[in-house]
Amino acid sequence: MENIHFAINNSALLPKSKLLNNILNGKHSLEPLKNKKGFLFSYSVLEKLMDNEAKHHTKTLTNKENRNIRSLSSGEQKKALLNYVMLQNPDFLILDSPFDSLDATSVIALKKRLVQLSSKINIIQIFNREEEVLPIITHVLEIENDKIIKEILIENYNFKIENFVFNGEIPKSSTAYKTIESPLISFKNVNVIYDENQILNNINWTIHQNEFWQLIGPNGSGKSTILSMIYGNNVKAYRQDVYLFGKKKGTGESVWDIKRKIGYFSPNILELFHRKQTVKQMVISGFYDSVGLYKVPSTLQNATAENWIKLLNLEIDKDIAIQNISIPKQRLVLIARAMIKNPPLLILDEPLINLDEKGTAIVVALINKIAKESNTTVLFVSHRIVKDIQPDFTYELTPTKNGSLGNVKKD
Ligand SMILES: Nc1ncnc2c1ncn2[C@@H]1O[C@H](COP(=O)(O)OP(=O)(O)OP(=O)(O)O)[C@@H](O)[C@H]1O
Repeated sequence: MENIHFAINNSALLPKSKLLNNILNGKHSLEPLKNKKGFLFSYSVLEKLMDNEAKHHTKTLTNKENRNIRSLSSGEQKKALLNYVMLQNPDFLILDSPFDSLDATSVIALKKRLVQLSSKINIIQIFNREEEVLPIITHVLEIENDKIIKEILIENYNFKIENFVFNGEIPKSSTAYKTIESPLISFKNVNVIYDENQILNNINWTIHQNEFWQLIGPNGSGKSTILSMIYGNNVKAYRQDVYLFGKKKGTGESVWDIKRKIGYFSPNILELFHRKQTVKQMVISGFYDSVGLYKVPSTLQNATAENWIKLLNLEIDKDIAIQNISIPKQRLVLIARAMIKNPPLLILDEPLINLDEKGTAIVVALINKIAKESNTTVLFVSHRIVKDIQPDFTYELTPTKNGSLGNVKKD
């Protein structure tokens, strides 16, 4: 039979969808997949295998290499997962957002490999953006209430984007910092070497108050390493010329003092956190730098949270558990949480991963609005170029065999 391959728009799946499991367990109406063995290729499967490797000191994914799977770049990890999955001899694969967190070169390599495999097996691809859809896809599955209701020929499927309107201006916080030491961040001739591999080569970068920066670079170029030197406790930052809020890192201010001045967003924040919290509690928790609310907020804090909720048109969702709202809405809530105290610096670490076109457009619009209407310095980090983001400057990392070089571009 001519191979039939399906795609599902991620935004059509419920937050706790069982559909993919049902398909894997044969509970579906898809004729070409009847009585066939499927396998899931997803970030959660990768996480589980990596956890098992760490717990049992095994090498399921990387038996030919000595390096720990966690220290590989996202592209290398996905390649290792695909090899592992294909060893199970599946008849079909469900690819859950396979290109998320991959840079352009890794996307091309993975796409090519998947297209090759599609001549032997059927594919179901969960996609976020039209540009990701594999050229071999023949049908888009329409989903309602976690069930497949229709198979639409790809040429008849409508990929449309709607506009989103914010309801007001970025709310001001009563706790906003009055004096902010300048420059906010300064790296002078910073070098990072891991296991004899040079990762960063002579990084020089200064960020001043009120600037909007984009940090961009392919997988493995050192973006997370730079962030961990600013926000985290990366020991590589000590004994080097890294200055945060006017002070040399490691000379006085604790990591907590530094974190208090930074609003931090990463899509993984929710994964670290299991208790149910409502949208509103999550927004307010940003005042306490906690993920979730454990204190009674003041009237003023409550009012500021209400202003954010109104701005984001989330009034009807405010008492719902954050796990039960859509992924784009979760991103808006977590960005509001990071921004609620109007911190001097807002770090947005890959806020667009796993979003469809509409979700990307909304989150990009919020980021541009924060940069324009607040005094907060925004540092937006991404492995891919995002066309509508409007930074003042871009810091680009370009890998070389002697570590990544940094280059400032005025946008
Ligand atoms: N603790 C570590 N030990 C050894 N190597 C490491 C360690 N942490 C990072 N690396 C290596 O440093 C390089 C840069 O990694 P980093 O995670 O900073 O890149 P990135 O640009 O954030 O990548 P991605 O877009 O894939 O998240 C990679 O080659 C990675 O394998």
